[in-house]
Amino acid sequence: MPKADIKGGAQPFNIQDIIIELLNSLSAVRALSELNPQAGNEKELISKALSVLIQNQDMERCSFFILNEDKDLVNLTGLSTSELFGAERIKKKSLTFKIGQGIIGLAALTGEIQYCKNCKTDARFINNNLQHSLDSLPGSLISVPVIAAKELIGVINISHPEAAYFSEWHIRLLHIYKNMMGELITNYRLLKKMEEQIAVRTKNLEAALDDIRKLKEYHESMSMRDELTASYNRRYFYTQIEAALARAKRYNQPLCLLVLDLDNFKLINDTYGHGFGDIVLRDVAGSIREEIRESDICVRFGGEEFVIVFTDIESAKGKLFAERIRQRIASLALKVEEREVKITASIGVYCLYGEALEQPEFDIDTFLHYADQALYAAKAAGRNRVVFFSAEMHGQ
Ligand SMILES: Nc1nc2c(ncn2[C@@H]2O[C@H](COP(=O)(O)OP(=O)(O)OP(=O)(O)O)[C@@H](O)[C@H]2O)c(=O)[nH]1
Repeated sequence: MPKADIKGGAQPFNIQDIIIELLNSLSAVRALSELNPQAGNEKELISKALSVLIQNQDMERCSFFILNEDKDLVNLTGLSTSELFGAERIKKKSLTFKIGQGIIGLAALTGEIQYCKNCKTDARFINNNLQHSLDSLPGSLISVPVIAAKELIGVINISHPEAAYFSEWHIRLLHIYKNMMGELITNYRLLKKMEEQIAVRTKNLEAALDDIRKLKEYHESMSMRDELTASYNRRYFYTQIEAALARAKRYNQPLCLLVLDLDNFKLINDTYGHGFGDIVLRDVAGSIREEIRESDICVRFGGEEFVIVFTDIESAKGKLFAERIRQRIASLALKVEEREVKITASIGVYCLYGEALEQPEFDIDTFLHYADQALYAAKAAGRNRVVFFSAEMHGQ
């Protein structure tokens, strides 16, 4: 494309050329303003900005030298017109310049656009590829410092095989372009920084929410537990038993409820002290928990009384399991000052199964009442035993 020197230089004034140059420049500026700083990484963004420049201006090659942490200018990316139109990318040795070194370094040092009209003769130009012949050097080259908020970001390098190719027009466009590119890269970096900060804050927030959730669960579980024995408490029993009873009725699954009361516990307290009584309660609770399944319910109902619910169990096994718990408590090796102390428990059991499951009026109170009656029978029969509720106990 013929060039027009708007300063009225060597080339003849041609209004048509000026209009075309103007339109090309506006297109480049518009395309750059439309780039999305959120898309891709920084290198991709800069490559796109360079391709916008090459597409809209008759520049042969563009590259970008980014200022790294060591304050060196490192070749980040580059593009030529032929590559833009599909030619295979020519792999070039990645160059690095110090600030002040060569025409690129000079642009970085001064913050001013440097125009090298003839790279073969210009003393500012450094041929880093000394193994190449002079013929492989560009004719003319412009180095454009990209600065945003007074910070140098890097240098755009624009070259053409012809010497003295670029006009004042190009340089004016590059002044606008470098400012816009500075803004674009700064915005990209700010966005990334914000994204990183948001990610860190989101992670911290999630961790805090997780802690709160765990704390809430802990407090909820503590409010459902008895402090001394760590067994569930009455409150928990009532949150679970309704659902267990409804499930048993719905799926016709037997449900067994045990009321366990330690025998002569007052005597234990009176003889060995309340502290020892507490140890006994803790050991008993731990032993019961070891004897039952996760899905079963065991609560400390009051003083030395525990309620255990076996869900989904054959009714015949209710007595077996209750007997196992009784034996486990009777076998506890409790000691006070080397003296062995024996503890026993009486257990009343009521198993709801078969036709009884279909009685709509059967509720939790009835359930507890029947098991309690069986417990009284166990106590009355001499303690340390398991008694099943039977019809004769009705009304006692
Ligand atoms: N150490 C201790 N004792 C408790 C606790 N809660 C209730 N007790 C005691 O448990 C005893 C229960 O006594 P009673 O209701 O007379 O029953 P018992 O002595 O076990 O007699 P039977 O049930 O008839 O075999 C009382 O002395 C209460 O003070 C507790 O948390 N720790």
